[in-house]
Amino acid sequence: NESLKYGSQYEGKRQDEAMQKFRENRLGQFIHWGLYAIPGGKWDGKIYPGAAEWLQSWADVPPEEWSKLINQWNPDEFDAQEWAHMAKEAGFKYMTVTTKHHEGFCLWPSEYTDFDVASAPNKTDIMGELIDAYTKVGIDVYFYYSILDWHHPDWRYDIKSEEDEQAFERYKTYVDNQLTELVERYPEVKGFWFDGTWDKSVKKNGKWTLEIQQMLKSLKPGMIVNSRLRADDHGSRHFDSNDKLMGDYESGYERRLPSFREDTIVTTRDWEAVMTVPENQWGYHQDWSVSHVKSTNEVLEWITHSVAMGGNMLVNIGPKPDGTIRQQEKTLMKEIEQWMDINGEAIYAGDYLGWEKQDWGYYIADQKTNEVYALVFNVPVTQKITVATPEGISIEEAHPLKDESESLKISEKGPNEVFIHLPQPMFEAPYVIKLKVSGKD
Ligand SMILES: C[C@@H]1N[C@@H](C#Cc2ccccc2)[C@H](O)[C@@H]1O
Repeated sequence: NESLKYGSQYEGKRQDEAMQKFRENRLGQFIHWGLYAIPGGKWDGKIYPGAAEWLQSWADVPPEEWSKLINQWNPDEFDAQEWAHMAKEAGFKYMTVTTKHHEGFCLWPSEYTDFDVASAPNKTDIMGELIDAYTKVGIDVYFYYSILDWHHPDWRYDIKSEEDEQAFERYKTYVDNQLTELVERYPEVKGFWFDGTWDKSVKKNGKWTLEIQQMLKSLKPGMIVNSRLRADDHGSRHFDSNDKLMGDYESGYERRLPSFREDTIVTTRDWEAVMTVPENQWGYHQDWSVSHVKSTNEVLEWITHSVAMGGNMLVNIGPKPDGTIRQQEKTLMKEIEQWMDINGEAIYAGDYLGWEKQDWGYYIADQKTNEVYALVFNVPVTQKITVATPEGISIEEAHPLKDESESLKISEKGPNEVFIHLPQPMFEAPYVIKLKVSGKD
């Protein structure tokens, strides 16, 4: 290992209360909202199938033209309490919302730019309304902030001249000022989800990324910062040049999940996956027929897979320009609510169990109660699932969370292997079984 100045600052999982709460939350809501919701994936009469929040890039719109969208920012139907209520009912324990996406538009009145809500027809402080409404219903709030900024004149993709150097120094000051402003204006914020850090300009400024991390923690002890912010002395991202995780949790899983076969290393650290409901739409896109849209059961499997590997999951919504939530997302949240009302105890504070992965689904162990759950997604035609336990551990009872007074039949299959017989008729939603285990520490 070489000595690094701007690499990982500590090893292992943070054990303080703030991080433990992050770890127990497990299920969160991601919100992508900004000027990009106004065109909703369509520019000059053409629908672009790519991510709607990247339309400025796909349609190659000059910044000065894109910026005119500010004159149409008027979310007159926006109701933060309604969003917070829906999120609470759905069972989300935390929420991460875009303060500023790559377009550079700020959803709070910033002292450091006119490209913000204060300069739009509707001057509502979106960040203030949301953090108040979500905090009031007991949902922790995190801020997404894009370092990449297509609007700011001092942003640079790379530093190749003295002029670039000077401009990026001004940009770094702008970002430092905005981040300080966000924490001072909204002190209940629990952490930051940084994005847009893949360009050479950031990779050449590993020291700055560490300074941001340190500044946020000095402004608010316990602040949580994702690995995506970070670059080290040599421009290595997420993991430093000694392969040590930077930031407080790994945030590399965007629209993909670690594999149970190859990636169990993730179970040794805190991590979070983030996921779109369509194939690749974070911001509002007016035409979801451009790609596959995940069913509620697919979303529930993404959530379960993450928790079963000791991670968190953010499920994204992209509100409409008027401030309402599209029907597909409202239906999804309602169906997540219906499932979480019965099965949430297997998800909250859930963690990796480490038993042999089975094709029928996932095991989750509760970090606090040590309860063990089997979550069945792939219905076996044999109408029973195999549970193979480590030496010295056996399954005493199996009760469906749908009705814990019911006991499922258990029969011997072989040494340290039993069958658990599933009910008839089979089920349409993921079926969760609470296992009574003996011999477990
Ligand atoms: C959380 C997600 N990260 C952003 C991105 C991206 C991206 C950038 C380059 C190549 C592939 C994906 C998306 O716009 C969304 O905010």
